[in-house]
Amino acid sequence: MIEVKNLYKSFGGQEVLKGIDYTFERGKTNLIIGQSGSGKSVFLKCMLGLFKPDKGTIAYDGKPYSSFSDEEQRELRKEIGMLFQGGALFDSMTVEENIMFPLKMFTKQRKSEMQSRVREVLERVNLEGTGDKMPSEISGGMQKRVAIARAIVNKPKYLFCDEPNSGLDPKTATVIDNLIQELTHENDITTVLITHDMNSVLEIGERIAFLKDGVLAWKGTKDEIFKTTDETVTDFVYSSDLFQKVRDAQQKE
Ligand SMILES: Nc1ncnc2c1ncn2[C@@H]1O[C@H](COP(=O)(O)OP(=O)(O)OP(=O)(O)O)[C@@H](O)[C@H]1O
Repeated sequence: MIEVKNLYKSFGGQEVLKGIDYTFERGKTNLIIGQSGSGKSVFLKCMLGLFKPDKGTIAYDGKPYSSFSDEEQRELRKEIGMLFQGGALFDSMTVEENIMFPLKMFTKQRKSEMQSRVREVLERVNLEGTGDKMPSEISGGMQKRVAIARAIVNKPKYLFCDEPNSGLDPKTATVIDNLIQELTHENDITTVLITHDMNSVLEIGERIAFLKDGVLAWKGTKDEIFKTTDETVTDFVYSSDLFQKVRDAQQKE
């Protein structure tokens, strides 16, 4: 669980986050949605410790980040898995080396132990036998699954995903969404996922935070988002054809 209280962040006089209060729940896929420039990435970077908030607290399973010692900050970094936009695999490394990277960085495991863990996660993302391949030799969807395997190889408590579906066809995007959700449930991870993809909201929006101009304008679940009459939310979500179609179909039922 990640609890955010009264979070503020500005850049040179431009207030980007304006007093956000929100709790990201453990064992759930927590989505952040909102227009371009609403502050989603800045919010994520504050939780990753890449930006220091101007005001407010972020607590990881009950412990505020501001009270962490240097050692505790290092420990927290080990507990975070990150799935970057575009996958961001190292092109010059094999699939196995890519996935092993966090293990080498954060653990003192023997090579055989690391290889066995890599095989385990490769199997979990249905990519057994691809360890020796280079990223350029596999499809975009497979690269995403390698990136997911790398993000979970260290058994993270917290998983941050920045638009994990960008650049994927709808079917592959759904496979990736479902995989992230399954891993979240199986391992009781607090997953925070930024998305522009309304299909993802429908598929895995167990908890949704809607940001507007740096303010938390609405929160709820994928079922609630169809029922809300809050115009700030409806203006945003019904600009998506997919949402309109689903709502029209529901109204006909
Ligand atoms: N390092 C930075 N320095 C100055 N301003 C920044 C910095 N990072 C973000 N901003 C500003 O903060 C605002 C919010 O940006 P942010 O990237 O969080 O939006 P976003 O909701 O993630 O948008 P998108 O959906 O397009 O990725 C923007 O006006 C942006 O210019």
